[in-house]
Amino acid sequence: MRKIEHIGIAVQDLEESNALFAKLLGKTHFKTEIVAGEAVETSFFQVGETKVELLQATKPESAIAKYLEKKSPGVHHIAFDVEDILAEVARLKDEGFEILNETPKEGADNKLVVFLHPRSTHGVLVELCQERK
Ligand SMILES: CC[C@@H](C(=O)O)C(=O)SCCNC(=O)CCNC(=O)[C@H](O)C(C)(C)COP(=O)(O)OP(=O)(O)OC[C@H]1O[C@@H](n2cnc3c(N)ncnc32)[C@H](O)[C@@H]1OP(=O)(O)O
Ligand SMILES: [Co+2]
Repeated sequence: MRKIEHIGIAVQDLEESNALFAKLLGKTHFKTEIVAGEAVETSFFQVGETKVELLQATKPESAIAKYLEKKSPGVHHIAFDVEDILAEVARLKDEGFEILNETPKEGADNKLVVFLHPRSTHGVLVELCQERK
């Protein structure tokens, strides 16, 4: 794992959260994107080498909507940048981590992504991200 690619934050209202994080970070988001497969709309802020990813659900069955049914808005996952996502999945599986999707799926910002179940990572939802070639 090379660096923290982004920190994912679950929000109820993307527009309101964009304004709040713009004030907090002193800059505006550089893009928004709908990721239909995850039923989310995202926005990204660059912070040094890493990013803040705000996530609003677009459907009730979205993982973000389900999360916000039980918990308050806040940090939802940590995403690590990896060079070879399949090699990293094989390594982490061997180490006993629970992989949620062994086949990488389409993420935001031109990435392939894999998630690890938080019950195997001391309660932290972990995302692996590889730049799409
Ligand atoms: C924009 C695309 C992409 C990117 O490119 O960056 C994204 O970031 S998409 C982000 C949204 N997508 C996902 O989160 C996909 C992966 N998540 C899942 O598959 C599910 O959310 C889950 C983690 C398997 C949980 O789903 P489910 O089992 O249906 O929910 P429960 O409410 O029953 O929770 C079970 C258990 O897990 C705990 N939990 C749930 N979410 C989180 C979380 N984000 N962080 C920590 N813990 C989490 C939940 O509290 C339950 O725990 P117990 O009560 O102790 O059983
Ligand atoms: Co993410």
